[in-house]
Amino acid sequence: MTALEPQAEPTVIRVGGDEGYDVVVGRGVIARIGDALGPAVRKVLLVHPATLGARAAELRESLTDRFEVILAEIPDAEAGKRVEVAAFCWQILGQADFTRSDAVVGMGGGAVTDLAGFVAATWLRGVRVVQVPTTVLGMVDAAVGGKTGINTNEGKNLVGVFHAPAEVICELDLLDTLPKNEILAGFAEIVKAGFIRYPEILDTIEADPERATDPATPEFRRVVELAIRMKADVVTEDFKEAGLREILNYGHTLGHAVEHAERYQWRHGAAVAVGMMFAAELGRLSGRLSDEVADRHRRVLELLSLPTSYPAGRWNTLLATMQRDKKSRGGQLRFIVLDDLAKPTVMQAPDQSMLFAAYQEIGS
Ligand SMILES: NC(=O)c1ccc[n+]([C@@H]2O[C@H](COP(=O)([O-])OP(=O)(O)OC[C@H]3O[C@@H](n4cnc5c(N)ncnc54)[C@H](O)[C@@H]3O)[C@@H](O)[C@H]2O)c1
Ligand SMILES: O=C(O)C(=O)C[C@@H](O)[C@H](O)[C@H](O)COP(=O)(O)O
Ligand SMILES: [Zn+2]
Repeated sequence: MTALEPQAEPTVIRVGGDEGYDVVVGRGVIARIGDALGPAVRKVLLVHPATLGARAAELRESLTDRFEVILAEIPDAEAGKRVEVAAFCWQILGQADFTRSDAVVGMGGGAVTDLAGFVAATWLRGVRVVQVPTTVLGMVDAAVGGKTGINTNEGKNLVGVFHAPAEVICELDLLDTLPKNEILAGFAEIVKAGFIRYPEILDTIEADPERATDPATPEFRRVVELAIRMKADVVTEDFKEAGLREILNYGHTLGHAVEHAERYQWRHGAAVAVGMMFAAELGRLSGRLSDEVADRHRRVLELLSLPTSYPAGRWNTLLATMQRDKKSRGGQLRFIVLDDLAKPTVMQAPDQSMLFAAYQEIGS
């Protein structure tokens, strides 16, 4: 079978390391969830947003012969990534006497899997979590790497824990109800994977963006799986972000500051798209990155209708928020930039004037 023939079989991508686990991609793979939870689990907290209420109820129904399943509906999107929401889940777990051999399931987009993972990581200092991402972004990135977290008033993901899931189940049928703008937002992280590791992703999007972003096509499945593979390989090597894993933050230093400035009304993927434009300009201005690769960022992101600029007057606000980025060391900013396609590297403490100049290049 060639890579771009329709694929009926599930794909299993292994994340290695001390607590290795599988990421399973396909249609019908949700049926694996009972086995993924495992024989020791009796009680399951199924965390989901209102948009997936019917799907969560169906899933509970399918599991009731083996488990006692409690549904926890949480606020949608970033409103769910708050300590009050984690406390709401902890309360349910406490009142239902969840023990260390019980489990949490996160069913939703990246916001839900981040929160559910965080609840699982903190309940009794860590219980099993199975992630069921229901957005493209969740499947290719958020649910994959065991990074969990919540936001605080000061910034994005400032509180969190590394906690490996027992399994990640990417049920492609769940994407049937996902709006096109959410599919495109998820593609920002797929484009990230294209620039930092697999340029084939960029070629596929440029060749036919409609087919690449249509969950029914083999092209879609191919780019999704490449992005998952990239993340799985990086996480296998550096689960706790001692070094290599920082490359997954390409576009995120400015991107997270944009999300914060926009009070989380921008999609994460949209903010990361602007952040990658900024990182590309930093690469170009510092003489590392060719015009060709820098310009390719705009071309690919525009094909996906993702934003490539941000209001020029917001620099001071963004700079202040970026100081709290997790890659900062001793008050010095660090950015992931490219030396070339698939050659990410860290730029240490760039000159303020270069940062400002790069921002002017993407200013609207
Ligand atoms: N932990 C990580 O490594 C990691 C990686 C990337 C992103 N993230 C986080 O993920 C979050 C973004 O995730 P996201 O883009 O999935 O956003 P999201 O979780 O906010 O979901 C986007 C929207 O899609 C809706 N939705 C989800 N699944 C649906 C479906 N199947 N059908 C219809 N509607 C559906 C949700 O209700 C929501 O309104 C951010 O908080 C970001 O910080 C984390
Ligand atoms: O998995 C990682 O590592 C990433 O950086 C992936 C990012 O896409 C993701 O948005 C992550 O949540 C950002 O992490 P943070 O440590 O900068 O909060
Ligand atoms: Zn991200």
